[in-house]
Amino acid sequence: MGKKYAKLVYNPVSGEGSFARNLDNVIREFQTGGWQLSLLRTLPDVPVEAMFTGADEDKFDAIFAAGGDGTLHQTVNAMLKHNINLPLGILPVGTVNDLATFLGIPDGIGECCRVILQENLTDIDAGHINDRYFLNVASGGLLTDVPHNTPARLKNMLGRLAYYAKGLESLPKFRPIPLRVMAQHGRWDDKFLLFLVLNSTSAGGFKRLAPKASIQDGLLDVLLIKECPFAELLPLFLRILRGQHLNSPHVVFFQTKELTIESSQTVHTDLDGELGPSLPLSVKSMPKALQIFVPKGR
Ligand SMILES: Nc1ncnc2c1ncn2[C@@H]1O[C@H](COP(=O)(O)OP(=O)(O)OP(=O)(O)O)[C@@H](O)[C@H]1O
Repeated sequence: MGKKYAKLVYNPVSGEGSFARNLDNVIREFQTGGWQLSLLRTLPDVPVEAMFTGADEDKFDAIFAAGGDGTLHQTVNAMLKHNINLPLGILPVGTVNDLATFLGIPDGIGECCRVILQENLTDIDAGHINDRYFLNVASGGLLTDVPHNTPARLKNMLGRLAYYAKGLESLPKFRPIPLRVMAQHGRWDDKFLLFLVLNSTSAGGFKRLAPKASIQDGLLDVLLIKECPFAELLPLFLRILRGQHLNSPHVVFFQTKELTIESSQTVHTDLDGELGPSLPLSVKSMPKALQIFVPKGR
């Protein structure tokens, strides 16, 4: 078997730091399977795209990313910005691994290495937003700043419970935001609690947020949650958990290839768990922008 080379981008602190402790086992697993790894350890203040050159990565046969959705997001931004057209292997070792879960990639370290070693690839869409990219979700408004405001120490202690605790804390202070949303088949000008632009079905650990989404259809699934009385938030939340919210009077849902979102207020966004650009936004689907190693049968 000929040897293959992969650049492995890994976040030493994501999840509970378990990947870093297992690094030698991972290197051995890939070595045995014919892959030689070159390691790139992520840093808190330097995005992965600043550590890629484009020319260096072209020498590899694949890029692997080990971390949570944030590490994956940064790696994909690095690849798309530098025009690196290589397959991407995902080692989902974060607190929340929405995209990997959606793609059926297991979160056990040995198991996800073995998925990559099977070399079964599928094409997936990505999203383009202003001058950035996202894989899974772009969002703004209520609760969407929770990932950036949850201290890493709390996440490592409580896992995803830390996000719920931080989210509850922010609820009483939140005010609806005025948004103007323009898409292929409509225009909305109203006050909303939040907006979500999804590529897959799940975000923030909610598996059925966009139950009709496909990551291979060239479409973005958009949810706009309207201003509603506080007392109606819990029933809405329960409908979202069951994936029965698309026909709720509080929800606008549509699919589109592209859209713009503006506001008269300053609104920050979250892209795959990382801080994104502020409004205004110009968002487009990028059909089949990436090749991902997935379990056979996907
Ligand atoms: N060497 C490092 N030391 C401390 N923090 C780091 C380091 N490398 C990256 N980070 C931070 O980790 C964040 C990304 O974490 P990532 O999303 O991959 O894992 P997670 O937070 O455990 O998982 P999830 O996003 O799924 O909840 C980045 O925003 C980055 O600032």
